Amino acid sequence: MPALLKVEDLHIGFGPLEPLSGVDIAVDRGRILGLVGESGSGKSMTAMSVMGLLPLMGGRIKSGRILFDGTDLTSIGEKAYRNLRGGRIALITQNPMTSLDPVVKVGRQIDQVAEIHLKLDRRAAREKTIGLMARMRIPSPEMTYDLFPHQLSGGLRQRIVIAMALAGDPDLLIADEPTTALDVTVQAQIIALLHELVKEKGLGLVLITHDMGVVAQTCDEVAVMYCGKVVEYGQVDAIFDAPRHPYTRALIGCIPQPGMAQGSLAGIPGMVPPASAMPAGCRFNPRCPQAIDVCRASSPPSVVDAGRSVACFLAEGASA
Ligand SMILES: Nc1ncnc2c1ncn2[C@@H]1O[C@H](COP(=O)(O)OP(=O)(O)OP(=O)(O)O)[C@@H](O)[C@H]1O
Repeated sequence: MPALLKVEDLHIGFGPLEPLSGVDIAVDRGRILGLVGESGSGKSMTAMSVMGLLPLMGGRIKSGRILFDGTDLTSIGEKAYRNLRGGRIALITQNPMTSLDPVVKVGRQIDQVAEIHLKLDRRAAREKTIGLMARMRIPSPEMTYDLFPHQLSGGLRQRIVIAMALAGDPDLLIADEPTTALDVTVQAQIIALLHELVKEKGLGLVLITHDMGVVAQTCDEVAVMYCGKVVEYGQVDAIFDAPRHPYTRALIGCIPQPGMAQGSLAGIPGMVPPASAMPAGCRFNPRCPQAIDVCRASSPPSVVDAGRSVACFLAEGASA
């Protein structure tokens, strides 16, 4: 069976800019891939690419492949994409209000996904919706079905959005910072629920997050992104036990603490540069405490070894 999702050497363009320059990730059924990195590292662009939404934003795929269950999505066209989106591939975004229609009852919004993608009639769709709402541990599903989004708390709205994502019986879920807007207790509940759903239904999940703590607790594999590239990839346990890239080490070293500014890396000064000002050589070199001459001169290749990969001249096993 082919991998559920395999992105190979993906390069995308926005005019002359290249916000993704060589992204390789894979996720399988029943597995959770964490996509992690600071703001601007290319996590959302990777999600938009897989969802086929780049053209809407003014971007395009320059090269590489996005294999979904063996089919290369970079060449399927918008019509085929419309069937996949919300059906076999579903996206959960950070702010539930962008996914919900404020003037339609939440239950109907879930129904509509099942009606469109599974061709269920209204009655069967309602039954599925109530079941999904109960599965999402939404209290009194029959009553909540008739409410409008503004009548629900943020946490309940996000559960409705996840139920909507599940209503088309997806194989792959992409969750882009699904809990950032919620308070910490609710965040933990939603992440635990996503984890349960993946393991129970055998879905693949790409979980985009800033938070290495969430990755450690929830994910099976992790792809660490910096400046539009995956700098380290592999199984979570192996990477947390022995991170090979200095950027991964920095991220693990600053698992967010209460009160810390979002997006800042304790101990590593500076910010992710914009796509218009990429440094020469390794893109992390201006912030890397260990950079040597070769890091400023050339871009490190990704070295694959026993199921993990790292792009750093200084990593064990890598050569200049
Ligand atoms: N609409 C756009 N047009 C052109 N470039 C963009 C656009 N949106 C983002 N970018 C650029 O693409 C790069 C990657 O951004 P992206 O939003 O994917 O990062 P991210 O890791 O998801 O960050 P965040 O955690 O803030 O969502 C950045 O250099 C950003 O400036």
